[in-house]
Amino acid sequence: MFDFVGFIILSALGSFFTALAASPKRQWKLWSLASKAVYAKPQFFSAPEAEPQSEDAKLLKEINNMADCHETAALLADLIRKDGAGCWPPRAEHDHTAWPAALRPYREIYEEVAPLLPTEHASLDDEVNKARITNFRSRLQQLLRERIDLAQVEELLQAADAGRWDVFPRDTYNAFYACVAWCRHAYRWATIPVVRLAQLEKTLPLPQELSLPWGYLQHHFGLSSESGNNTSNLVLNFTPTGTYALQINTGLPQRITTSEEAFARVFHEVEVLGLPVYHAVVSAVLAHARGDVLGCLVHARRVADQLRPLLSSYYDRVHDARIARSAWLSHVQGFYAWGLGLKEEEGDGEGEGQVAPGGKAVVKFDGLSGNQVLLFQVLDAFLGIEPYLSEENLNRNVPEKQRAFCRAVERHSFRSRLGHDGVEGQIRAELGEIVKRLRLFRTAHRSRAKAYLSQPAPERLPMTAGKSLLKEDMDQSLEYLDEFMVGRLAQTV
Ligand code: HEM
Repeated sequence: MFDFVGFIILSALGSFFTALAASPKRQWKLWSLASKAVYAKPQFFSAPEAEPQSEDAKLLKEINNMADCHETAALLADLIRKDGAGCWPPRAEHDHTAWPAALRPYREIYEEVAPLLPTEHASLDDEVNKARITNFRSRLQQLLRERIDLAQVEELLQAADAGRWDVFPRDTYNAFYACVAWCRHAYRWATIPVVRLAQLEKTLPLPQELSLPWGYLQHHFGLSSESGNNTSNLVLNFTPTGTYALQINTGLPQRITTSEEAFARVFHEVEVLGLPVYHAVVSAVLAHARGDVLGCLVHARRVADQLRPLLSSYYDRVHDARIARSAWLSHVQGFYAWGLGLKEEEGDGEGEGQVAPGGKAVVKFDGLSGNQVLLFQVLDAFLGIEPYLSEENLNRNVPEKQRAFCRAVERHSFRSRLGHDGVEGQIRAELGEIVKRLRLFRTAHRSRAKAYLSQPAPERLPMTAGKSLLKEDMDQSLEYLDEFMVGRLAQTV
């Protein structure tokens, strides 16, 4: 009896292992990525093929599969696995009850100070604004001093640096980055709408509880700016289920709060819809490298096709009905600016560094801009169009792994090497279609941006978040900004 049962069991096990050994290598990889990237815990005994899989999960697996085959795929997989915490857009765990105890007060402090930051109508009186700024900063500083145990926070950040993602999971790390970035911008402006008095500040010492973690976080993401960036303040400002996490205009009328959220959502959604584009870009590059022109054509067409819904996310949201012009400049844009210097040792400050009294150079950092959005940098690189941002600005504001991915796509851009006939001619035409869609976006963006920036904001000086203080009057400032946009349009060929 035992022999017979044993025989049955052994035969079943034998056929199981034979089937496993005979299965293509790809299946193994899919399995391992599913456990790494998609599920919280490895599920070695459930066959992923038997479970319903989202489109994104499939794309993530395929990107991981391609990682061994091409450096663009390897760098994209690395970006997703590490900075994305296994997902794209990057996953941020904003439920602070799941954070390590030492970090939770940051989120609680956000909740406490957020309602004190905005006001519906800004005062034009410097004295009134000075009092608001001082009160807000004092309150935030006091809460940080009272509730944060900086030594414990540093221990956690050091653990993450040492790769201890078990004690400080990457999705928590991402949400913490967003939370500290929010607190820093709140401290920097101290009242929303942003007012002239704060704009004129040249340097501002930040509380230690905000500067110490920032050093670690920025080092981790490979960035040098004192300001937040598109990733820290916008893309990471959503929960895994897509809820907007950290608000600027808590308690103000709906016209303002919905405009703020709709604006942030464009940046998040661009990355949601960006994943299939990155997948198609990497697939096209890989197919080209293998001499598979037909495959390359299919993937280039996918990039072009996917741009339509993606850019619609911008066209459908960036207009007055969704993002009220009357709210955006005063209540949304200012928060994302920075425009402050950091004192550095003499000689360290390159470029615009001015020598401050005491022989120190001051380097001015700008804040966020759409020009930091990964998608547009990838598309430009794929098409062989030179980067929009200078190396210095890239290093300050675009995370290192995003930069590395873009540089690899740029290195492998094949557009200039394509022939004009046959399948290569067809690929060329598809890339031409991408150029056409990008030109359309840049043309629309130019006029929409102007409409938003031309709104009255008497409480402040002309400024964009990405370029800080501008010329004295708005007309001259708009002309100056238009030059960047016209210049980029001319390069988009
Ligand atoms: C009302 C909202 C917006 C305004 C007023 C605005 C304004 C500007 C301005 C003035 C520039 C040129 C100066 C600079 O580089 O910073 C710029 C560049 C740029 N913006 Fe925006 N922006 C807005 C929203 C967006 C959104 C939602 C996106 C994309 C999701 C975006 C993507 C870009 C890109 C990619 C650039 C770099 C130039 C280019 O590639 O064409 N912007 N924006």
